[in-house]
Amino acid sequence: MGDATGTAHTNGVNTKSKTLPPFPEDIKTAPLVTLHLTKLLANDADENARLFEASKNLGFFYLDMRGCPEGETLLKGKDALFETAEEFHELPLEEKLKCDYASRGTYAGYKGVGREVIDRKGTKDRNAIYNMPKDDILGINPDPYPVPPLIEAKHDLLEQYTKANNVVLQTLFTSLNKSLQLPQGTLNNMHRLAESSMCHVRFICAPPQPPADRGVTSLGEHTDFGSLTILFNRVGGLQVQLPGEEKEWVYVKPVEGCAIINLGDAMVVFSKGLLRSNLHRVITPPGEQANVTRYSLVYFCRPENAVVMKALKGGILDQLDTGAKDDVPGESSAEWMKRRHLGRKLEYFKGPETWDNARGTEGTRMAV
Ligand SMILES: O=C(O)CCC(=O)C(=O)O
Ligand SMILES: [Fe+2]
Repeated sequence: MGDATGTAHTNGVNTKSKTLPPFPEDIKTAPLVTLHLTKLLANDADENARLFEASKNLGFFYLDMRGCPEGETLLKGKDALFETAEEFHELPLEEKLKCDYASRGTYAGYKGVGREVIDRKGTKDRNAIYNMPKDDILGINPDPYPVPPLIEAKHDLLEQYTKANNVVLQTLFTSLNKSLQLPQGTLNNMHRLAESSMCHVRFICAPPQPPADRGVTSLGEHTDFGSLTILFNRVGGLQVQLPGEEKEWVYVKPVEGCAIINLGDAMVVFSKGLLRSNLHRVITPPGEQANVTRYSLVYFCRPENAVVMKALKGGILDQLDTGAKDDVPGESSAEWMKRRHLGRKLEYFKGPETWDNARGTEGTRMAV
């Protein structure tokens, strides 16, 4: 038992220091389709159509990164950053607390276990997070947040990883733009790498919970705040709520070579609810995986700060009548992200009203 070091688990994922126990075979998992980056890069018509369907139906899919240099670069960066994530989270708490910037009203930096709430009642989370803004990594922020030496030493890796994610993201935006029949470049031009935005890399670390707390939620149900999320998992724990009356929660199985990609609030707002941003959460990893510390690596893509969060015009969206007024000013992307990030931080949470005010598109399905 314990941390499962050595070769006992032949099906598990190998990490630098250990082999993680395998994801159990006998549990229900979410029916994510697998798309291929190689095909999307080649502008394959069937693959574009499959991406559009996946984005409307569940809003979650696997993207197989293998078989093309763009994807292989991302996978290499991912492996290296999992090691960095482990090294960072293994630092003494006082080192990590030096980069807790919550009191400055930012999502950037370290958040210790229990420093965010996961529901309206104010239940505390069970994971630690380190967020690195894209603008800081690329030197666009004139006043970047200080980082520990360990992270400073990985600057080039973080920069390459950010750029590798951007290649994938732009490919997805190009494909979705085509399917929505929007004027060429509409979505891409709202997500330019060199413009200020709240895109960021995140290292998540969820320690194993005491036996009495197995099954507990470590990251509460939410929709992602931005446009697209590129997530890598090595063990289970992530769950999505299946669309339908039963509101059933099922695990997402990590798949070798594939990222888990999901759409966030911005895509729902832009598309009048045609595209789906699905509820998800993280609970105790299944089976023996409950005994290990769970790390995950996320790249969150958000619209540029100045973009207004409202429905786009053009293409097939013009045929969708939601009855919504289109002269509503709409929050800027920067305001939307800040409101959603801060509303769950312990420093700002004052009760159920704070939670409600920090909501995004959860539960909305505007176009259908
Ligand atoms: O750790 C995971 O698998 C998912 C994390 C997540 O949903 C988030 O950080 O928004
Ligand atoms: Fe999420």
